[in-house]
Amino acid sequence: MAALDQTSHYLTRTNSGTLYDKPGLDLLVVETGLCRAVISLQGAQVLEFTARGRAPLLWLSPTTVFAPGNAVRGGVPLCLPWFGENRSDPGKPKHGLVRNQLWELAGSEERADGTVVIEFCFRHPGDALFAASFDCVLKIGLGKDLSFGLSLTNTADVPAEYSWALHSYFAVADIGEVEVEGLSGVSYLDKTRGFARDTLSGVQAFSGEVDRVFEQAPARQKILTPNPISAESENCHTVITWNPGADLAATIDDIGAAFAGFVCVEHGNAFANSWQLQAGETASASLTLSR
Ligand SMILES: O=P(O)(O)OC[C@H]1O[C@@H](O)[C@H](O)[C@@H](O)[C@@H]1O
Repeated sequence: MAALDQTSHYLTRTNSGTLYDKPGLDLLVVETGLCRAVISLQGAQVLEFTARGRAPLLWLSPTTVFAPGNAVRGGVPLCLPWFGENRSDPGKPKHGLVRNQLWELAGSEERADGTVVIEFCFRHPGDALFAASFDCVLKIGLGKDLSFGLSLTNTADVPAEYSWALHSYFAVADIGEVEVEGLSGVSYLDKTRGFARDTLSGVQAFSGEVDRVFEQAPARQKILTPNPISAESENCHTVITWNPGADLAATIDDIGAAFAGFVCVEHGNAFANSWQLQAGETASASLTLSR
């Protein structure tokens, strides 16, 4: 991976004021013969991805706020080092700490097939929010597909538990028509029923609020909507399916009536699949999304 070439023809530095008329966050735009993508340096969060000639892959809330420290609603936030509520202290922010903080842009390269890979790093020193120190590297591949390679090292001198997910918001025509294949027969925890355990039979549909954590999930899912979406992962054993439905969405400022335009199918390792990392141990996983 070469050091970042500030003048590379495929990468432009901009900000949310210029791009969305809402100042607050620094952004990168990548444009190649294969795709166009927008990435926020806060959270190393992909906000937009469109392969040439294809429909946009991701949903970005039209009412999201771009402010330092504020989670952007949409794209692919990375939730880490804990997923969802912090189980030992529910008073801590939901979904960990890396999505709300600035990442370091470590480098980029253009591969022979035209795919651009951007590498981001995040170093956590260990603090009151999360005691263990860790290093996180996220390589984002922007080609015909959108891919993520995550590598996490526990740099603390004691073992620590990490749970995480790439929390993808996919753009769909109508949530009421969406079906997710690839989870039939898999056991899940239903957050809408106090994490009651059940097993899905057939496809996952969304006729109202859905908030499910599938453990030991298979590596492939397909999201059926006009211009279907495929997800293929390696070493991501948890899949979370989420849409708030109309009633809950009406209480969430940056979703509201727009709830029907997205589905979250998230990939990572949480709950029973959380990573227990020894001092100095590194674990890795990857995810490829295409439409
Ligand atoms: O509003 P947040 O913190 O981004 O979380 C959105 C949703 O994220 C999902 O992953 C959770 O399963 C839901 O329970 C949660 O509501």
